[in-house]
Amino acid sequence: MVAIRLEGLGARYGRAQVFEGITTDRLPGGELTAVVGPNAAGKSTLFKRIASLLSGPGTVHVEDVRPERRAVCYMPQDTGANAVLTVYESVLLAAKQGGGWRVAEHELRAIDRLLEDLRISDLAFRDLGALSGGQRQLVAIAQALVRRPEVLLMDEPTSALDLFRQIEVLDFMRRTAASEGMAVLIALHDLNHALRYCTRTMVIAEGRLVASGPTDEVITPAMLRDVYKVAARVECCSEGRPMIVVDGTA
Ligand SMILES: Nc1ncnc2c1ncn2[C@@H]1O[C@H](COP(=O)(O)OP(=O)(O)OP(=O)(O)O)[C@@H](O)[C@H]1O
Repeated sequence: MVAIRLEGLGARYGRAQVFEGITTDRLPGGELTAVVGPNAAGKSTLFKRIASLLSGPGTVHVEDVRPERRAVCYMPQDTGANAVLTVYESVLLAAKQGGGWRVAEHELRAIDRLLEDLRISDLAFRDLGALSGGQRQLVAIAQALVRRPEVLLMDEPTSALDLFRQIEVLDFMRRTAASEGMAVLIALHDLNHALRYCTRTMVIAEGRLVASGPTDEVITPAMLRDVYKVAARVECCSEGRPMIVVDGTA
């Protein structure tokens, strides 16, 4: 199964350094890893650096990529829709990106299934430009998944979704990561989502990786105080799941 490992990764825009020296253990396929940190910490920049959209020091190791699979796919935070395409056309284009233009029956069936799984089949023949922000975000998830990457980098994929859809999508991503053996890194602001869905969590702050490991060991009152400047507790809900209770600013 695929695994991704970062070694001494750094990034800068011009003379402004965003982060340096980011090194991780192996992040294995089949699991979700949360990438968290305050605004402007560098989460999107880290994803761009991993996807080689930015150059910089350090190495991204992606091991055991299956020959027929794409190694890394980046789903950006901003899912603008300038192209005059229907939802179905846009997902089909994403599937064929970088490959031949012949379309096999099984590829069309895979797109149908994906739209059904994300419950957006009813949008298939709507123009992208006529969708709501949340609908566009669901289409962007379909465009990313149809490429069947080994490593998927999702930049705040649920930021425009209502509560029901957030839970539905993160549940779906967890199941898909497990069934496809895909390593999924998700930038999140909702740390309760990280606690609930992500096996591991990486915390970026002040230009470096300040914590990385099993989510329940990383998301602690001390981290919330030091990184997010909030006084908070991690308590178990009535169903035994950990959740964050924020008391105020630290
Ligand atoms: N294209 C760019 N040119 C110059 N600086 C940039 C560019 N993109 C981002 N930055 C800067 O790099 C830093 C990190 O930005 P980044 O978008 O990676 O943070 P983030 O953790 O994803 O933030 P947020 O949680 O607010 O989305 C910020 O200071 C930002 O202003």
